[in-house]
Order: sequence, then C-alpha cells, then structure tokens
Amino acid sequence: MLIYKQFTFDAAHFLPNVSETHKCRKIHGHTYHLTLFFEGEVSAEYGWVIDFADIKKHVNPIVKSLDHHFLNEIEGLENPTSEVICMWLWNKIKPLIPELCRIELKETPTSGAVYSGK
Ligand SMILES: Nc1nc2c(c(=O)[nH]1)N=C([C@H](O)[C@H](O)COP(=O)(O)OP(=O)(O)OP(=O)(O)O)CN2
Ligand SMILES: [Zn+2]
Repeated sequence: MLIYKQFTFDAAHFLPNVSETHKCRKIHGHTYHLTLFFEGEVSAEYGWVIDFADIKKHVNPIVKSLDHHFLNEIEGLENPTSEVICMWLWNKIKPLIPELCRIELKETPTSGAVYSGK
C-alpha cells in the first residue's frame, strides 16, 4: 500500500550557478508543495501503513527548518534547485521513516522534481 502526506513551505532562493542573465540568478521566493509517499503493509491491528501523525512528528521540524528561510544559507542547499532540495529532504527523512519511497516537490504550479532515492 502506498500512502502520502503533503506539506507546504515558503522560502527564498537563487541559483548561483546559472548565468548572470538567467532570471533565477536573482533572489526570489516560492511556495513549495511537498508530497511524501510511504510504502508498506497495512497493519491488521491499526488498518494503516504509518500513522499520519507519526509522519508529521518527524517531518514538521524538517519543513520548519526550511519555512520562511533563505535556502542558500542552509548547509547542503547552497545550490537549491528542486532536484537538490528533494535529495536533501530524502537524506533527512529516510533515516527517520524507512518506508519513505518517493518525494515530489513542486516549486511552481508547473515545475518540480520527483525523487525515489535515485
Ligand atoms: N531543472 C530545474 N530547472 C530550474 C529550476 C530547478 O529547480 N530545476 N529552478 C528554476 C527557478 O527556481 C525558477 O523559479 C522556476 O523556473 P520556471 O519553471 O521557469 O518558473 P516560472 O514561474 O517561469 O514557470 P512558468 O510556469 O513556465 O511561467 C529554474 N529552472
Ligand atoms: Zn526559483
């Protein structure tokens, strides 16, 4: 069974490795929409894979560390593309919740990245 939990956060960033003329070289902000997917057996006792509350307990502090922050100043997010943020989130969350199997991060309504550990 696959379950998911969604989070949002607002953050500022710029992309330091693009050309001077690229629009993303300038600091700007996004409301990021994050969807985390978890795969596992449905417990016979509880009827769920993982309690959504347990997911929130682990993930909320990580999302809070991004919300209303300047991403480029965070260790590991010096070049905060959607792809890099997905991998950063994976490395933080996977050790806490091994059932994590997929991360979808939308940076704009039309752009984002999907990561499954590779
Ligand atoms: N592969 C990636 N490309 C780009 C990333 C990224 O993270 N990965 N990020 C950006 C910028 O951060 C930019 O804010 C988003 O780019 P874009 O989708 O072009 O944004 P728009 O608001 O202009 O989207 P439209 O819907 O096309 O108007 C750039 N590239
Ligand atoms: Zn951007």
